[in-house]
Amino acid sequence: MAAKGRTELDVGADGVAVITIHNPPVNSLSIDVLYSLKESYEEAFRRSDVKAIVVTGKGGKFSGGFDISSFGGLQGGQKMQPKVGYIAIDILTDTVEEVAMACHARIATPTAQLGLPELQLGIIPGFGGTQRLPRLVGLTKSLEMMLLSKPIKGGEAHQLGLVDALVSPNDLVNTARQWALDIYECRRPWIKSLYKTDKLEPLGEAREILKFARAQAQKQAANLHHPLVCIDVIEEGIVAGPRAGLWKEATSFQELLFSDTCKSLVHVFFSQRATSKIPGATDLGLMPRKITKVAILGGGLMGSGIATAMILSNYPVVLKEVNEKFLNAGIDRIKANLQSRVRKGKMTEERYEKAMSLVTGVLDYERFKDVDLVIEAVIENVKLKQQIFADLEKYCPSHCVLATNTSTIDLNLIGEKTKSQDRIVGAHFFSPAHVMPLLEIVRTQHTSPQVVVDLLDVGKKIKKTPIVVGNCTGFAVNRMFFPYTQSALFFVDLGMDVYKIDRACTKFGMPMGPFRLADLVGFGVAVATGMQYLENFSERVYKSMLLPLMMEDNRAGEATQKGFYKYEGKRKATPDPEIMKYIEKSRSMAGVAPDPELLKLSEKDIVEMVFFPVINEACRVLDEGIAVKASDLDIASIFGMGFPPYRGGVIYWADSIGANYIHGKLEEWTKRYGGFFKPCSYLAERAAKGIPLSAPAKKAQARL
Ligand SMILES: C[C@H](O)CC(=O)SCCNC(=O)CCNC(=O)[C@H](O)C(C)(C)COP(=O)(O)OP(=O)(O)OC[C@H]1O[C@@H](n2cnc3c(N)ncnc32)[C@H](O)[C@@H]1OP(=O)(O)O
Repeated sequence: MAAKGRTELDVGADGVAVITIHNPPVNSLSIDVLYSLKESYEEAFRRSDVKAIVVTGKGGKFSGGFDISSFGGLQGGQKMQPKVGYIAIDILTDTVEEVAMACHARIATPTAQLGLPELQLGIIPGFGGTQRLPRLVGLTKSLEMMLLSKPIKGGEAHQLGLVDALVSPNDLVNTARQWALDIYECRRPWIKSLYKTDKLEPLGEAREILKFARAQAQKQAANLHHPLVCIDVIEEGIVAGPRAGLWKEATSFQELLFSDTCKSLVHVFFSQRATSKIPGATDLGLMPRKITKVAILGGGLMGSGIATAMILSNYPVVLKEVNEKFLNAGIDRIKANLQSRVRKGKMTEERYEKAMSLVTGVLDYERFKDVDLVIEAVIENVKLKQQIFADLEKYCPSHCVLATNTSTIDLNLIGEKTKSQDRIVGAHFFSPAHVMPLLEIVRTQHTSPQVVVDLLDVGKKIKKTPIVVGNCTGFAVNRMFFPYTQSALFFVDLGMDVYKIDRACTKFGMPMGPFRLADLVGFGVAVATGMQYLENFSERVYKSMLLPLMMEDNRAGEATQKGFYKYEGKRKATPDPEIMKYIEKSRSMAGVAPDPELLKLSEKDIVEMVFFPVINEACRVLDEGIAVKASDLDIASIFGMGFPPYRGGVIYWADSIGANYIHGKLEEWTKRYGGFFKPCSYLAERAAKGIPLSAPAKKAQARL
């Protein structure tokens, strides 16, 4: 088999051996690279003309860390594993004295990203990272960098002492050469980071910091074990010395590599990167066109959020509203979005002023004549949208991408009154648009591949994870999400407790349960969306009266201070026994009696009852070709619904349980409770044949 990456040794007349890592695209450290690194080092040691060594990466990048794509092979046993500690201790500590952190000095550019992001993959930093980082930057900062998988830029790394000098990219290797010679000739100190102690807090203080970190880690993700392992490993190094820490790191790393959490998170890593690979669009050799100016119609919650996202990435924005009052309100919302960043220290006043200067408010289409992208974000009214798109066709240049932020309406209907169907596309943001990471790009059978490529590029620039989906009511994300609340409402009518359902879902790892979420979104939106589903998928909509009944008493969610919870002060939700009277009324209107069996259910059962209908709908979305691939739905569920990433996304999780089991449960509930739970044919077929839900479908994907 061909080697995956290599290193190259080049010894200069100055006696400096430059070892360059070659492994595109990010010079990841594959096993081949690591062995080759060892060989290059040994050769450099053998040669009498070598005084010092510089390690660098080919093509402007140092390294993206260990080769994540080899995890699968190691986990599945297809790849031979080096013995525990061989790489971290034998190669990197005892031979190389490590890449990067254990070198005697590090030179970087101001924009270089440095970090230990391993926890995002369900493992801990290996190769001595848990031992060296605390010794280089102190315990508190190193814990922040590791536990949050948060990289820092060259500038900060320099201030912290992780990097010894900052230089421009062209001067990197030459400066490093000189630095290495200076160390060799004793003009600069010879520092072994593994044995540094000056940055480490005194033992008592260190223990307090670690105790606090453990409490935080458990609070943030009670289901995750590996952050606690990371803290234990760091503690071992501080208490028993770095060599003991290295051993504990190596053995713990080995165990975590085989955990379900690691497998799920590696799946998420690659799936997230795969969402922008779209057959029939990104494989045609098209280059994205330059989008210089963007127009947004509607300054409401969505429009102002989208405008904020755009100006944060330096796009000049024309914001159109129908009158001065609405326009001012829209601009004020953008200001408030940015000011909240200033308050949190994420933005300077100067940057705030610059961002706001990119927004121009208008009441007509005069300034639309040179825009390259329009995003319509007005209320969900088909007639109004049709008129707007007819106007856009008239006032915008002929190359302009015409996008709509509709969350439910069929795009063909919106573009019906135009001849520009090829440049009409959905750009569905999630509220708050400047915060939520997902962008659902909707293409119809008419949308040109160029327009998809253009929008993918904008998505990347505004730092969103895109998923490209086909056209239908609710598209992919909302369609999958809808049964989450639906089944919860159904079981409440049947006697289950609202708060018990929410608790089971948050314990499972959702940021909030279906009822807390309904409060956040507002019942008005939830009911309006429900109407769209009723029109299009009536056979699987449960017509609960609970939300409309509560709305009659102006109990419509957080905005009205009351919903399923009471809200006093800052977003604190408290259960409210008063909701029982609405539940009883809703039950009697539905004509159902509480099912005593439901009261005996465990939290696991509740989670299944809420999520199996979600999986069922995700299967329909796949079957209809609305999503390109199953892993896109995993990403959509994580970034759009807050599904716990360490469970790998909705389909990945479903496959870990097995289609057969899910199908069996849905069948059982269909018999007991009716058609809402009826498994779709995609699920039934795969359950019967034992085919994973994520396996690609054979039939042509009609919608894309
Ligand atoms: C023992 C050790 O401690 C264990 C480890 O080191 S585990 C690995 C720890 N490293 C990481 O988690 C870093 C992961 N990578 C990243 O964060 C980012 O890729 C980066 C900051 C290095 C570069 O970001 P960016 O330039 O935006 O490129 P990005 O799109 O993410 O990646 C480019 C390609 O490289 C691949 N890639 C990135 N890092 C990789 C890695 N460590 N191994 C294998 N492939 C990798 C991506 O899958 C992508 O492939 P594709 O083009 O086929 O989709």
